[in-house]
Amino acid sequence: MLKAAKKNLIERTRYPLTDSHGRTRSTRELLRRFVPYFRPYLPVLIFDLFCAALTTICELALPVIVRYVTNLAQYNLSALTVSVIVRIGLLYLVLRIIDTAGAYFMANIGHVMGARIETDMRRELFAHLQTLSFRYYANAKVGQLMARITSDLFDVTEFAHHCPEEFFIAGVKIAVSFVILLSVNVPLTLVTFAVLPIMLLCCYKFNRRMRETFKESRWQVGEINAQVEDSLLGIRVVKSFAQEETEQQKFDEGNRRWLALKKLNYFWMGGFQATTRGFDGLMNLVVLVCGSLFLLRGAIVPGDFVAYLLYVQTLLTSIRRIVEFAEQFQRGMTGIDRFLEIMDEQPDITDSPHAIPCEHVRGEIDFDDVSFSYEDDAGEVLGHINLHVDAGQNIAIVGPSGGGKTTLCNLIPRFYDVTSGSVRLDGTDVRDLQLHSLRSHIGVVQQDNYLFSGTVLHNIEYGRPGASREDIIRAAKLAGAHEFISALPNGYDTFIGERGVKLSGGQKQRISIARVFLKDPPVLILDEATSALDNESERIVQQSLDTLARGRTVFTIAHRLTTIRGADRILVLTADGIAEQGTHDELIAKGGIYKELYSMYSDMR
Ligand SMILES: Nc1ncnc2c1ncn2[C@@H]1O[C@H](COP(=O)(O)OP(=O)(O)OP(=O)(O)O)[C@@H](O)[C@H]1O
Repeated sequence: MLKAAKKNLIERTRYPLTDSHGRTRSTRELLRRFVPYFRPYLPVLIFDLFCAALTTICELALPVIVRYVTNLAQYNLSALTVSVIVRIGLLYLVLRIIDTAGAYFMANIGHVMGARIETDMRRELFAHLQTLSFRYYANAKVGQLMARITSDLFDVTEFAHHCPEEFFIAGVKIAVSFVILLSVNVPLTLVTFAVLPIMLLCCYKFNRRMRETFKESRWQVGEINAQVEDSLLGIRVVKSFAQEETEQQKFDEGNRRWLALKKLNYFWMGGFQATTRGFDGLMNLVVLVCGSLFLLRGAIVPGDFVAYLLYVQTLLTSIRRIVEFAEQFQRGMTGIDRFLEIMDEQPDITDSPHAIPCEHVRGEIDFDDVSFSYEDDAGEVLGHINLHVDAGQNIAIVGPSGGGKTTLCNLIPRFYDVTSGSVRLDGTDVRDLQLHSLRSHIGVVQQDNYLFSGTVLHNIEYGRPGASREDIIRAAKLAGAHEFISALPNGYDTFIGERGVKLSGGQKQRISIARVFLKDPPVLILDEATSALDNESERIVQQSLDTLARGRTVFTIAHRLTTIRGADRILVLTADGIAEQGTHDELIAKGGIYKELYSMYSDMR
């Protein structure tokens, strides 16, 4: 019946319950890996549990007092004087004050501890994301990553705070109630507790289902994030193609899928809660009927029976709290699982143990028998490339689209590592150089450079964080950007909008070039840096690039072949490797692929 109901509830899409390596993590593993995050806050945790213990003792005291008063009233009424009642009242008042203070500290410091753990995990996750390579990001969805770093970790906070407390309180209450119940009446206790194992088994089964559906709905939240991000970042394309409705439909579909998953989730949760409530009622029924029979036979006195009923309620309340906590527990487990999924991704581009910093870089580059493929099972993009570039040489790379020009250049700053062979900078394999040091000696200007949401100043400063305003202005002047920046409403302090949306293509490109001027690297990669610009902007940006290129080793990838005519050497890269190389005049004279490309380009203009 459950299966049929489940089928009716959702047209299901399977979501990856395993990580990218096909691994699943058991609850035990998740807890084992989460516990160390409590370590820095051990004193706080101990104090939190101490407060939990105090509140538990205060709660457990009531049935004892009721039992004492009832038995006194039945068997020794003369001893129940006003002063005894006042003392009992005062004792209970003190207990309640302690309970209130304990509850306050639990709610306050406990939550702060949870938030601190969330902060630590978020910092660790962000730091780890920074270490992951292009290869990882080529397959990842930013929206999914955002969901993990925000909402998933929020669930972990709640879990971090409530989990130890809830289990501690419930554990103590269940154990103490059990012992007290045994001390009151052994046969009745054994009958009552016979229901418990069946109840626990049901809880376990439901819990597994809940965890699966939680993970699926979390994944779907990530998908919605990714879709929103995609639609909003591409809002110009959406509007220019009048595709608002299509985007809305895509969003609605994702949203509906989330609802369906949530329904399934609550289906299991509802079943779980109803079942435990049913067992709860069953236990009460057993106590009521069996206890009344015991009373009838004189096997239990009324005071003990009342205390017994109260302790059974305490016990059931604890079980109910654990049940209610199950949802939070599963959400926390899902958050930890999704956190670990990323933390377990090993960065594939790292410093080797013997890596050295780059010193006095001249900019000589060698490709020694370099082959490269993006995936193990995919074909080679580059095969057996050999190339020597002297320091300060200006190399242009041309060739058919998809021939591997960008890929070749990406191997120099180790955005990817070679599959075989080696790339060397001043004679040292780039894999033997410290990654940070290597990349700080290489500047890259692409067709579409990312500008951060912030001021012009902040964006140029990215080239050398901490640079003085004077240095930033000097870099902007060299990039031919100073004039238009000065004309902006707030000059260098103008906010340029997300991804520089308030600037023209040429202006954005000149800010990116200023950034590289500030960085001042000896090796430069210009990857179709002017391709997206109109003729006038191209002319201005090209001037900036020519200034930037002076005295550096430069790799220029260009489709506009006029821009590379003056290069020291032109490489024609095809799927078969470097097909031709030489100066513009040599290659034209040769009458090969370059001449063909050049004629085609000249005809198009
Ligand atoms: N991240 C990636 N993962 C898998 N394959 C990729 C990746 N990036 C590029 N490729 C593939 O590698 C090949 C070479 O791409 P690359 O971008 O280096 O070519 P290109 O010569 O620079 O092309 P274009 O002139 O069009 O920019 C292409 O077939 C491309 O599909």
